[in-house]
Amino acid sequence: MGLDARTVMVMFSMLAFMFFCLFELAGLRVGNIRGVRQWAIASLCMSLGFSLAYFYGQTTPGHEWAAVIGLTLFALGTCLQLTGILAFKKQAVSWSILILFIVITICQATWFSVINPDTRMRAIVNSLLFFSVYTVCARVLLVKVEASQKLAYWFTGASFVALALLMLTRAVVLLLSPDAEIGLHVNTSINTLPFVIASLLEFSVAFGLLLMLNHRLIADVYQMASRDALTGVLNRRRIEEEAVRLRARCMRTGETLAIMMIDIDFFKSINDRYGHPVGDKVLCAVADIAQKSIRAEDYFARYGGEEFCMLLTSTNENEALDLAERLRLAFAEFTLTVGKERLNITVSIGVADSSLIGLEFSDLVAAADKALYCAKESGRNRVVTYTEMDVCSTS
Ligand SMILES: Nc1nc2c(ncn2[C@@H]2O[C@H](COP(=O)(O)OP(=O)(O)OP(=O)(O)O)[C@@H](O)[C@H]2O)c(=O)[nH]1
Repeated sequence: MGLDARTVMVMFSMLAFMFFCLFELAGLRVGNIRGVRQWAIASLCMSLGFSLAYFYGQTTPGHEWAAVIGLTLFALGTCLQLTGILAFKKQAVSWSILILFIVITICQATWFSVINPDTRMRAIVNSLLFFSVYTVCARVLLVKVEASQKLAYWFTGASFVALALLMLTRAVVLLLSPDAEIGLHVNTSINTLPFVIASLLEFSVAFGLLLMLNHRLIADVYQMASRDALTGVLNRRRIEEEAVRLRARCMRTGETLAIMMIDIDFFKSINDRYGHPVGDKVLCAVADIAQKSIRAEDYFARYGGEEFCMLLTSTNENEALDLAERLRLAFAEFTLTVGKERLNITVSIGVADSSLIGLEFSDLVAAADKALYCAKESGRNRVVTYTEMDVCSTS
């Protein structure tokens, strides 16, 4: 191989420094996403570690300490990559294990570089130590991954798997190689090839971490754009999107889609009497109770003001009526304590399904809204279905 190990180290050191700058810049705009700063410092440690390793094997006195400090910085950088990933995934960090890893790295590097120099053993032990950390990084990335970010996690995890395998292979090859081929700066393929591949894989890891950040930001923006800021349930925009998807599904399968429009009774008087903050609490409580009552395949959203909308898949009007009645009773039983007063609320609910109206969302909303209006006109705190609206004087 034409490349010499020192040149590869300089290249890797510069590359790692560029990643440090990149992560620092990326970290400026990530809000409350954690871990990016640690990836930046990890890249800086690796950059410095490789610059120091460059001096090992030179004739300058104390050059062997360059290997010890360089390796320690590289181990610190790898640990910071791991803690950054854990922080990014909001998982706890086991500091004692990481400190132990760094202490073992320092001890073995000092022993095999300064006290009892043995390049082969140092390289084998290092390879095995880094194999273990890379394996842990891969495991953290490949287990329990949010569906929306799978691709980025798998890409980064696969890069760590490749790094771990590289380290394991290196340890085995070093064990079997003749003495003449071993040495940090000996230009044999045992040295240069793993350094070149490791540099490329570290590049791939950095790319993967940035991809994870990118996917997380997109997921957060999508979450913000599809949720109601006050109650946290879906917003009108998102339920309209889901309705288009459900329409296509129901047309294909022939399922019936039911809709429920829920409106809090005399909500204005709650605001007027207790103030807007209490009104907000009522909205949150209503959203919470309704959200908990639906199945995973149903959708519940704040449609606007104090009106909520529920889409129930594979459900007809009668089945939706049963759920609506249970909900109405649950709301009537709910009490909010405001100072010394106990505040009770009631809701009116309009129900419709697609068998009479069709699957167009705007038509379903209009039908359920008519039924809701009828429920309000008939005295509130009641459920009215679209088909029984003839009981309503104003229908
Ligand atoms: N606290 C709070 N109030 C809101 C919010 N959005 C809308 N409102 C209030 O909701 C009230 C809706 O009042 P109306 O449409 O008259 O309805 P209502 O008083 O519930 O009367 P009925 O629906 O006929 O029983 C208005 O006073 C709005 O200011 C919100 O996010 N927070």
